[in-house]
Amino acid sequence: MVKIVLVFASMSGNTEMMADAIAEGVREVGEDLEVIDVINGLEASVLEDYDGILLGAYTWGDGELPDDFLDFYDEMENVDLTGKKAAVFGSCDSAYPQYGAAVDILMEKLKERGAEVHPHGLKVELTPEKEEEACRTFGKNFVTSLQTRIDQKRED
Ligand SMILES: Cc1cc2nc3c(=O)[nH]c(=O)nc-3n(C[C@H](O)[C@H](O)[C@H](O)COP(=O)(O)O)c2cc1C
Repeated sequence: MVKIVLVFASMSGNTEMMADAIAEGVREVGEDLEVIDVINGLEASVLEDYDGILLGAYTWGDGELPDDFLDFYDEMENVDLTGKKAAVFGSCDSAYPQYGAAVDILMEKLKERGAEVHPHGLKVELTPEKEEEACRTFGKNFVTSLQTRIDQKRED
């Protein structure tokens, strides 16, 4: 059993719907995960307790992270994520020039802290209603790549 955490921010519910569908995908392939709304004020150091990290955020302002994510993001500076696998997702709006920039910002930070980050963040235009299957698949594929990585480490 691998330990997976999903931390998200959502103002109007779109990223939360993505989080729910991704969590469903993770559970469909037999892994459990903890789903935490960043608004509950958890500290970024908790990320060190998990093998797999999923972060979700909508984009705010002019291509910025949501305010709710800022403290967590700043705390990530002091967290060592070497050996962790991570992926990022978020609801976005193509009416804005910086499409889904929060996803890119979080991917960069995870890489900087040593995590192996899935090269493609999952960006969904506004509501994920029609893309719930893509979200579930994202969750399932994340588990598969995480299990492969852990099996490889065991063999080394
Ligand atoms: C003031 C404001 C600024 C926004 N800026 C961006 C942006 O720069 N890039 C983007 O892709 N979406 C931007 N959005 C769109 C939101 O990310 C989008 O509405 C998203 O679906 C909200 O997700 P949520 O339902 O999880 O809160 C902005 C929305 C608002 C209200």
